[in-house]
Amino acid sequence: MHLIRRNRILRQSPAIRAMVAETIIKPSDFIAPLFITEGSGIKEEISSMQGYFRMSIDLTVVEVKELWSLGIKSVLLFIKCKDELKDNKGTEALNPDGLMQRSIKAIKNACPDMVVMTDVALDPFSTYGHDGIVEGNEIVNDPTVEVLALMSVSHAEAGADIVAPSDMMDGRIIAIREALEVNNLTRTGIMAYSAKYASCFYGPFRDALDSAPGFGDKKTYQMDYANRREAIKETLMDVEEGADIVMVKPAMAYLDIIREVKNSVEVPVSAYHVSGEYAMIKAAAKMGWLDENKAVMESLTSIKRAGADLIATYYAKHAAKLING
Ligand SMILES: NCC(=O)CCC(=O)O
Ligand SMILES: [Mg+2]
Repeated sequence: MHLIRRNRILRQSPAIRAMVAETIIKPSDFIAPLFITEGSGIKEEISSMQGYFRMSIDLTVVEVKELWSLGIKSVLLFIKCKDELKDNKGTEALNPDGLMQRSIKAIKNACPDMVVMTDVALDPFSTYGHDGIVEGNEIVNDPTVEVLALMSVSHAEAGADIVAPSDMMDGRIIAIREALEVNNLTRTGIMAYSAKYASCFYGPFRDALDSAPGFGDKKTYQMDYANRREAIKETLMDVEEGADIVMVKPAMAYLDIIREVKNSVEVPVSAYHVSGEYAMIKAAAKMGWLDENKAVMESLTSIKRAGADLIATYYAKHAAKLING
C-alpha cells in the first residue's frame, strides 16, 4: 500500500506500548475511602460492596498503615453514627470526642504522614439521612452551612489535613474557609465536592453507613445528571470561594464532566469512583463476566485520562497492589 503513516507501529509490543503510554496511574493518585464504626476488633463486610468493610478504629489504623506501605497517600474518612446519636442538626458531628474526631487522631497518631481527608456533611448524623437540616419538607441551606463550617473546624482541630464537604449546599466553601481562618487553622485544605450529581450509583454507600434518605431524594441539592454547564458554574464558584481541590462525582458516567472541569480550573481535580461503580465491577467479576483486574485498571486509567489528578476509589488498595506488582 506504500502508506506514509502506520499507526500500528507504536502498538506492536508491550515495550513500545509502555514507551508511548500517555496515562500512567500510580498509588499516590488514589484516595482510599474508609468506613469507620464504633467498637474494637470489628470488620464487617458491606453486603452490596463485597470485599469492602466497615472497621472499628483499631483495625482501621492497621489498614491505613498497609495503604501507606503500598504508596497510597490519602484516606477519606466516613463514620457510621449510632442511631441514638442522630438528630436533625447533626449535633454529634460537632462532638470533639465523636467517632470521626477520635478516628482522625488515631490515624494521624499511627501514620502521621498519611493525608487525612474527612467527609463533611450531615447525612451520617441526620435522622432524615439528608445532607442538611430539614424544615418541613425542605433541606435548608443557610442553617446547614453554619453546621458544616463548625464541623470542618472540629475536624481540623482533631488533625484532619483536608476537609471534604460533600453536601452541595450553596456558599459552604467560603463559609468553611472563613471559619478555618478565624480559628487560625491555616494549614487545613478544602476538597470541594463541586459537581456532585444526584446519582443512583451511591446506593451501596448508603448501605455502608445506613444513611439512605428517610424521605424524598437529594435532587434539590445534588445536580441533575442532564446538566453539563452547571458543573462548570459550580466548580468555578468553589474555586473562587477557596477550594484547594475540586471534585466530580460519580466518575465513569461523568468522564465528559471531568474533562470539562479539568480544562476550566487551575486547581487539582479529583473524581469519585463511587460505590455503585465498584459494585458493578465486583458483581460482573463474580459472575465471571468481566476480568476484575483488567476492569479496574481500565476504569481508573480512563478516569485519570479524562482529567482526574486524584481518584477516590474503593479499588485503591487493589489497584495499588496490581500496579506495584
Ligand atoms: N458523600 C459520599 C457519597 O455520597 C456516596 C459515595 C459512594 O457512593 O461511594
Ligand atoms: Mg456549589
